[in-house]
Amino acid sequence: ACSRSGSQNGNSNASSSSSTKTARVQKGNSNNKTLIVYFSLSGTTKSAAQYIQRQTGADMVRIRPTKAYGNYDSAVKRGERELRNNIHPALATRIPNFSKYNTVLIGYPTWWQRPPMLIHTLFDKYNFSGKTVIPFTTSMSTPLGLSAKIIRQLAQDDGATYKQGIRYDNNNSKVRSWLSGLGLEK
Ligand SMILES: Cc1cc2nc3c(=O)[nH]c(=O)nc-3n(C[C@H](O)[C@H](O)[C@H](O)COP(=O)(O)O)c2cc1C
Repeated sequence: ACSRSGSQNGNSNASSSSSTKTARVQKGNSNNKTLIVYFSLSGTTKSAAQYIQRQTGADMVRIRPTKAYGNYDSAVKRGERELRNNIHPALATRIPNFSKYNTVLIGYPTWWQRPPMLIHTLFDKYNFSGKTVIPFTTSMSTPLGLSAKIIRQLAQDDGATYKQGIRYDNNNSKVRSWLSGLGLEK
């Protein structure tokens, strides 16, 4: 995949030294106070995010690291190093109007039973204070509980309210009842 693709709106002049790009927010059609932010290496979490967007009508944005993880093997190598050394990889995506959302659903693939370190960067860069944070993940088998503890901590450290998330496993009726329990179903 081409990590350089994406929207080029905004000030993309040649002398710009920053590789941060303002993301194109995929506008939801009925819930402009809720934002779905997700990271996905191989597309599974992207599908989950897209399903959640259809059910909620929320806005949605995909975040990417400045340097792409590449294939599975290179992601494993680099991800392991980031985890071991508590590296928060640079975020290429600038999320517009972040402050207008009161609920943020954060989606990620589970890596070593945790959120990828890029999610830590997200909390470094954005102020979640006063917002409600709700995680969702995809994984081969690891349940949400382990990685969600970290999201909960990040949220609380930032002054946000944490609400129970879900591990998306294509069980759409489970997802719908979770969303309706949160009051987010459109
Ligand atoms: C670096 C790395 C670490 C992973 N660690 C776990 C894990 O601890 N538990 C698990 O069930 N799956 C693990 N997986 C599998 C992914 O969580 C799973 O394939 C996920 O759905 C991928 O989502 P994506 O396509 O959005 O990247 C790992 C995958 C990668 C690349």
